[in-house]
Amino acid sequence: MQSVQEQAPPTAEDRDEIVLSARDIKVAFGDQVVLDGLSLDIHRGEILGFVGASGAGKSVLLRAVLELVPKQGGTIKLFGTDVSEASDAERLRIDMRLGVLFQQGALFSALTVMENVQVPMREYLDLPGKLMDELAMLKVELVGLPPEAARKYPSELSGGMIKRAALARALALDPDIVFLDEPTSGLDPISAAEFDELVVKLRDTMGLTVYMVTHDLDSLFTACDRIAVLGKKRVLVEGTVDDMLKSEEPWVKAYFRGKRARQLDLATRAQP
Ligand SMILES: Nc1ncnc2c1ncn2[C@@H]1O[C@H](COP(=O)(O)OP(=O)(O)OP(=O)(O)O)[C@@H](O)[C@H]1O
Repeated sequence: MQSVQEQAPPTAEDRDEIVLSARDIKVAFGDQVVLDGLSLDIHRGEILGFVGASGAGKSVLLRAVLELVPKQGGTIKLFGTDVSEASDAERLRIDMRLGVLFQQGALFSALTVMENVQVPMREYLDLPGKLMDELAMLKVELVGLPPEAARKYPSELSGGMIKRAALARALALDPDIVFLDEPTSGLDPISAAEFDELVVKLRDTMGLTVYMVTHDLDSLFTACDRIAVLGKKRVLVEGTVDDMLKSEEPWVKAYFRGKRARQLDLATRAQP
């Protein structure tokens, strides 16, 4: 397994590599069609922010990418391999290159932080206990938690620490891409900003690719390289923050130039 220290930051050429490619995705639950004709690419080393109205289907897309819900149509390729056609061995190799932080952190409450971080290691790797302890401590340190946090249970941690611990677990196998589902929800603005800084630092130092579902305008403006907006069951608009600020699509306009955005003094960026 490659250690964090050995990984290089992404070069311009790396960024040409498409890590995740979704084409013409359709997902329905009975009569309710949630996604239809959705296409999206994520490049290596990019932080993509994924937004959309509540209930639009952001989590459903994430679950479809991870094959946790079935899709009725379309193709999802991870690292160039069509996940539906991958052999068990290919699927295992792909799974080992993914890290996921679900909403609410979803740590196991009966396990300490260190044991939580070791869950993916136990599932996918066969390592001696001492080495797993050392690797888990490296992850704890990497996400900015104090060493003593490793022995604590989730109930003994603050909301910000839980998010960091969940991120440490998502990074347990040194993934190439992490999927973060509303990572800063429930955090105070300072903790949220620190979390965003951490994500950018990990991208810069490890070359991590980040897919971040978020409602947090601060995260979108400060951490994300590109934003994709989910609406009408597909990706309605995608581009940079400046593209969002220029968009005349009603939902995008209301979201990025509405009252909340004005309070953050972001809408001034929309002026030519
Ligand atoms: N397993 C499921 N079975 C049936 N319907 C589902 C299932 N999962 C999601 N849905 C429905 O799909 C729609 C999209 O849900 P989803 O959780 O993806 O929204 P979202 O965009 O992530 O919303 P939010 O921003 O509020 O988290 C909702 O109408 C939801 O009820």
